[in-house]
Amino acid sequence: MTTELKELDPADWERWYRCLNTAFAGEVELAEQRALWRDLTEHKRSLGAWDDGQVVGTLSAFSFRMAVPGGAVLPTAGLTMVGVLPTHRRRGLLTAMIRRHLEEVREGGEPLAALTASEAAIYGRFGYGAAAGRVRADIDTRRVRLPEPAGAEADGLRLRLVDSVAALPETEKVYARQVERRPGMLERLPGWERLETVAGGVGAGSVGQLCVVAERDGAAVGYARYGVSDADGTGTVRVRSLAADDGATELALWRFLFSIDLTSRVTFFDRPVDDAWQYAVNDVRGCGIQLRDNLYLRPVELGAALAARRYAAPVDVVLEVADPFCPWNEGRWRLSGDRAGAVCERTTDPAELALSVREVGAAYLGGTSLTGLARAGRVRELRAGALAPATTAFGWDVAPWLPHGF
Ligand SMILES: CC(=O)SCCNC(=O)CCNC(=O)[C@H](O)C(C)(C)COP(=O)(O)OP(=O)(O)OC[C@H]1O[C@@H](n2cnc3c(N)ncnc32)[C@H](O)[C@@H]1OP(=O)(O)O
Repeated sequence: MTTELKELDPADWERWYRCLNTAFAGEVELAEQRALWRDLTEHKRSLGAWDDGQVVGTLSAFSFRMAVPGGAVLPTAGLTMVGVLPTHRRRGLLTAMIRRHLEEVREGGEPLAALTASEAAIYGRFGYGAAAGRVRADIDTRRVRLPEPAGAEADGLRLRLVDSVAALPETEKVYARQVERRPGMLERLPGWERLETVAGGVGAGSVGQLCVVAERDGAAVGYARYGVSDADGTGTVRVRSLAADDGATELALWRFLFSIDLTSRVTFFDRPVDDAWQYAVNDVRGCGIQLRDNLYLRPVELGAALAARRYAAPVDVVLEVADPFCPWNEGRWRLSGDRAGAVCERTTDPAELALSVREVGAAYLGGTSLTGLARAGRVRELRAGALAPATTAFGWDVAPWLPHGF
């Protein structure tokens, strides 16, 4: 192949991005969205595959920091903007670009790599495991009700409609407080708060964003951003984001969204699988819930990644890990840890569980069961009795969730 991989020159961004759009079958996006992605592109982390003066392949990465179980926030390479022109597919271009990407991630000292996939079948071969799902819902609010708050839990809570952009300094503080509480959440990089307000942006569904802020004692303790379409009595409330410091505030915001005049539906497509509203509604079957894979995770420095999270129960287990794509991770690791800390080191002791790095990635944030993976033939228990305690330890109190696509 004569194709050459090169770092993206900012002057080439338009043609580079056009190649990406063409690979995605020419999907149309709003000018405001395009400008956002242009501004957020990290050129030094972007690759173009060039053939005879034409960009034929693209790949980029964002320098995220992701919360892991126990509250640590780890440098995480967010793989993004991957595309290969239809004329150049299935010749190994993606494989070559990802190989280079993961080597650079390792050199840069990021223990984790993450992505959201256009198709679920693409990235397992490169060691990315499905680590967190997302809930979509289409709720018939004429049928589905949220109960009124019991007792004094919502006392002192005031909801205020505010200008969505002007509210960002306040709402971003609320967002920041949520990050370490939920594995998979991303610290906000400069400029990424625009996702909250950009027209038709990631996680959108409607333009004309409205913002409601929940306050207690004059301070913001929660917010929701949403839009309303076809408000003719059967209109739809499209929720873009919702965050709250506590359950009472969270339910008060959902109650508000469920009861907007001239609407009869609430929709969203990206909420945590353990979101509280599902357990509070009177009729969960009227909520049109769909579960989908979302965040894919890959340990790039396996030992550092496993040592950085906390474990729900004490664990002491020897893992035999296969990682043909990043062979520096291959081999036997002893993982010992609990809720206070963890150590993960190479060992020559007999292995107790055998799995590939993809299964470690899937289980890493606590959202995928090692026992479930074992029943699917993807984890092998080499010492009887090793699997159950490891499964419990890898779990976590809060389901992992990626707050937005990228
Ligand atoms: C993180 C993100 O950005 S997700 C976005 C991914 N991009 C898209 O979906 C845009 C449309 N698709 C494309 O641009 C291309 O088809 C890509 C990027 C998905 C694949 O690029 P290619 O250069 O063809 O991949 P490459 O030739 O390296 O294939 C590697 C392997 O993956 C397999 N593969 C590639 N694409 C797919 C797919 N869509 N579904 C299943 N398997 C696939 C290939 O068959 C090959 O398998 P093999 O190793 O067993 O032979």
